[in-house]
Amino acid sequence: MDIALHYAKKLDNQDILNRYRDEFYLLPDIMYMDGNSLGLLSKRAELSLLSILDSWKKYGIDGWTQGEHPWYYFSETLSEMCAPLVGAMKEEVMITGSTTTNLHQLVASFYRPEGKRTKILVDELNFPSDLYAISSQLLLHGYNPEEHMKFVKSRDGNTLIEEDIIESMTDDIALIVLPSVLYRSGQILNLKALTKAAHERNIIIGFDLCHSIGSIPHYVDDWNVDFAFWCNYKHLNGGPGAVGGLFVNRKHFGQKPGLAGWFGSHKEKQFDLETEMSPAPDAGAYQIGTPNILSAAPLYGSLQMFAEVGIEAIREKSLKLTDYMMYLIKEELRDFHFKIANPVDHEERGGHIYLVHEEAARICKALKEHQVIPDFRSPNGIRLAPVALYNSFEDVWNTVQILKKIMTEETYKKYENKRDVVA
Ligand SMILES: Cc1ncc(COP(=O)(O)O)c(C=O)c1O
Ligand SMILES: Nc1c(O)cccc1C(=O)C[C@H](N)C(=O)O
Repeated sequence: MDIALHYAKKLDNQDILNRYRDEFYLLPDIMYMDGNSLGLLSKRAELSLLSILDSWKKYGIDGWTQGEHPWYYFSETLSEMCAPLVGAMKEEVMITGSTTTNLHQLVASFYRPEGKRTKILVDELNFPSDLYAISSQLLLHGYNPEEHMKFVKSRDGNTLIEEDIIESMTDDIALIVLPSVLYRSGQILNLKALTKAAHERNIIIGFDLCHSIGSIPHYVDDWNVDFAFWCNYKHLNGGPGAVGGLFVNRKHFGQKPGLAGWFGSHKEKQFDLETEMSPAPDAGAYQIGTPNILSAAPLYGSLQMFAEVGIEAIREKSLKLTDYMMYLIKEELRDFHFKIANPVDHEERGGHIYLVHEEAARICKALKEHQVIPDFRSPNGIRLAPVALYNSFEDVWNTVQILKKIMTEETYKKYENKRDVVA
């Protein structure tokens, strides 16, 4: 590798995904490094949203069965497109709800405390919404979360050790919920090994795929994962608040979902409107109410690109981008006390870089003023996500140069070292 700009340009020339940049509305003159929080709008996503609006305009209520994407089958259409990204059959995937509501649904369905097995195993680094949801589910069961939510602790504050997780799978655990990729450090957990260990101990296990979906391949069927859930607005570019997704392993089909609603019905029975529900035979049963069609619409266009490119090619470029970024950070920022706190090994590194620095909050503010969009994660982290479909190696080069300038000129000292409202 080389620190010169011409090397970044050479990498861009060799990049087979470079042409996808034109598919997106890139922010002019901005290095957008936040696609792991909210992915950018693509032209195809915009078109699919417009097409759905057009059906509403032309058909009114009949848009459920007419138009380019009849709404009544739209969730199933998207689920089929998403299934290869999780490594599951189309029947096992459902595009529905949100990350947090899907987690509620799955805990309501798979948490079956019995005898001494009453606890839910989580980790202290997971995104707090998951912990809040699980805690409230324990309360609904009449359990005190302080006693019944067991935390795997991090030794370094950024990552988890597989043996520590497995050691915590004791015989009082009824359910395990862990992330696939940690939202701060970007560490990938070994889903296959953790699922095997959980099953050897007769524990049901599910994963939050928010930070891995659309960024790294998954093989949840081969790994025999029980369930998973995710959002579609980060790497999958579905738009703010896009409808989320869930996976239920087919071995659990037939079991009653914890939270029922009429959209979980068998599609041919739903409009019989009977008092007794006839659930869908597959993951469709985990839907609750009317799908948010307008918040699902952009996903159609976006997922077309993932089908075209393939998740393996995306992962390959993503690793090249983060390898290059780490190289430049080491070369160019060595005097400025940044700690690269994401794992370095490819097997353990997700789609973003995580820099720890005492002044992280105000460095992020300075970056934003200087055409780089990172995000700050409390207490002292800077996340930088160069995304395979729309970021270039030149974006990475520019980002590191701007960071170097901010540090050299100490521009960041103009700001208060405190987070803004969102990041
Ligand atoms: C890992 C993880 N889990 C859960 C959530 C919450 O998702 P939502 O607000 O879509 O329910 C997020 C992000 O907001 C996340 O990153
Ligand atoms: N869901 C978000 C939102 O509604 C506003 C701003 C950011 C988000 C995020 O997704 C944050 C993200 N889960 C994270 O990993 O930090």
